Amino acid sequence: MTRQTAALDLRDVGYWPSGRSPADALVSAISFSVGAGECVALVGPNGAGKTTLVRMIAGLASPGTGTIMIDGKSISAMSFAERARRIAYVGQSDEADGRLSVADYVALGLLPHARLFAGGTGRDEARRACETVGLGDLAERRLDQLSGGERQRARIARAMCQKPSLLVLDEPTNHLDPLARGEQLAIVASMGVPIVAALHDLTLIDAFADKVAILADGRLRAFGPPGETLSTANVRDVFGVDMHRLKHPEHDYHLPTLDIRLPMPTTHSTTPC
Ligand SMILES: Nc1ncnc2c1ncn2[C@@H]1O[C@H](COP(=O)(O)OP(=O)(O)OP(=O)(O)O)[C@@H](O)[C@H]1O
Repeated sequence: MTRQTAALDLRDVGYWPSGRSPADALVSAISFSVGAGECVALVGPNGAGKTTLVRMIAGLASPGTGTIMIDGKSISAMSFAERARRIAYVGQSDEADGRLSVADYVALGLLPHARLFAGGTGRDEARRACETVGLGDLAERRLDQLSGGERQRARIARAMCQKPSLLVLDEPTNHLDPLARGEQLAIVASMGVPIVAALHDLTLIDAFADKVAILADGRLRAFGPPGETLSTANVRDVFGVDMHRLKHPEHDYHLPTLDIRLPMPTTHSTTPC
């Protein structure tokens, strides 16, 4: 029986900063596969190694051990241009020139396909992507005149223009209001390409992800469908909070809910000693 080639395949991936040793690895022994069109949410507490891992998957850092393959080809064997055509990365920030118009910034996604200056088609594509993410009215505004959430939408639109075969997202819901979080995740999921997204909001994952990779202390703790991996026991163990799936009061489905209680503030006595 022939084994189908995964859209994305990580085998024994590890990373440590340059000048350090494998004993200082930030992530170690990570192996999982992503099928065509699958969305994978990468979750874990602060410092678990999510950004380190997504940067390697995006080809922005090289693994110290192991291999990362896209459609059976190692990322390290791809030229810079091929990587740019195949992988779209939406990081937590970028260095784009704030004087660019939103439409011109979004059109940068076309650059790896050398269609940026091809005339009207590229600009039409960029404008359509702006409209899809809800920036149609702001397409001619300068990038540095956008709010944090609008800028995040522009990054997603640029990635759409890139027409990648793999989409890698690092905290794509940062800066977005509750409604926009769901909307933007639905937009990227509808692109039909495999997605790896580092996400903090565990309550969005049931609706968005086919699989979840839980990372803790640089190690893969669980990988599989959300209903199995985000169990009450796993979430409590890894995040130290309780997650419940509560029945919707009116509809016949369950909503993931986190039981987060704020510690009581310390009261300072105002009575003079
Ligand atoms: N260049 C570096 N040198 C040494 N340690 C680093 C370096 N970059 C990151 N780290 C450490 O590696 C660990 C993983 O960082 P990473 O940014 O991958 O975590 P994360 O899961 O994305 O965290 P967060 O949820 O806070 O964004 C952290 O403890 C961080 O301090």
